[in-house]
Amino acid sequence: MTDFPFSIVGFDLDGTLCDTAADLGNALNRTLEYAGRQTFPLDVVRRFIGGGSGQMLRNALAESGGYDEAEFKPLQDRLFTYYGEAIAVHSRLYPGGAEMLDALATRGVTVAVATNKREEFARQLLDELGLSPRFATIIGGDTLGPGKAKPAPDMLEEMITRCGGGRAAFVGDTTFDIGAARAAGLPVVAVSFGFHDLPPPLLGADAVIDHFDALVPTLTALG
Ligand SMILES: O=C(O)COP(=O)(O)O
Ligand SMILES: [Mg+2]
Repeated sequence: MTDFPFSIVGFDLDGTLCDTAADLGNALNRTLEYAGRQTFPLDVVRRFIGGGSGQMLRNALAESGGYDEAEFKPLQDRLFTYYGEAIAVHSRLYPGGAEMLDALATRGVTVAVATNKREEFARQLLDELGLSPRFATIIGGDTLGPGKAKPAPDMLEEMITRCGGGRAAFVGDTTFDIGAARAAGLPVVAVSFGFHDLPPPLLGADAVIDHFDALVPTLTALG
């Protein structure tokens, strides 16, 4: 036992645990090229990420001339194929991530992932990076069915149940994460290095960290 105030810490994946923008961007741009659309630089792709990869494609199609549903579905299938082929070429934990996960493990904390990414991709990415065994559960944006992805509270409530109950906090990078944590009544820390859709101080988190070194002390202070 330690005096760390949380027994469960949940993490968003894209833009929080891992910088996945380059691999997501490559799959997206291959799809847009196939569709005869303009492609987007990484700093624009980052703004499209947060609501899941299907939503990322919708955002890109909307910004490159619009689309209709009949066009969307086959392009989404193509995006998923491209992404699954090259999901962990560039994607890595953000600096200090492994040490931070070790520090939480040392304190007996159960860690989990709650991502709007499709569960199969979250698992594939974490498997390819050798990280899956660290997490008690991995919940994706499609795991609980339509309408349950972040910012709804359901994924975080499910995470706590799967982790056996206890005091939980969440860590994320976008309004989807802060909204879900608020809806579930959890303290939430934002990471300033993510793909944030608002400037980090405006996300409404309880704290903002610039490096994973700061997570354990920040959560300790929030407790
Ligand atoms: O892939 C996305 O768009 C969102 O994924 P995240 O919830 O892990 O940020
Ligand atoms: Mg994210």
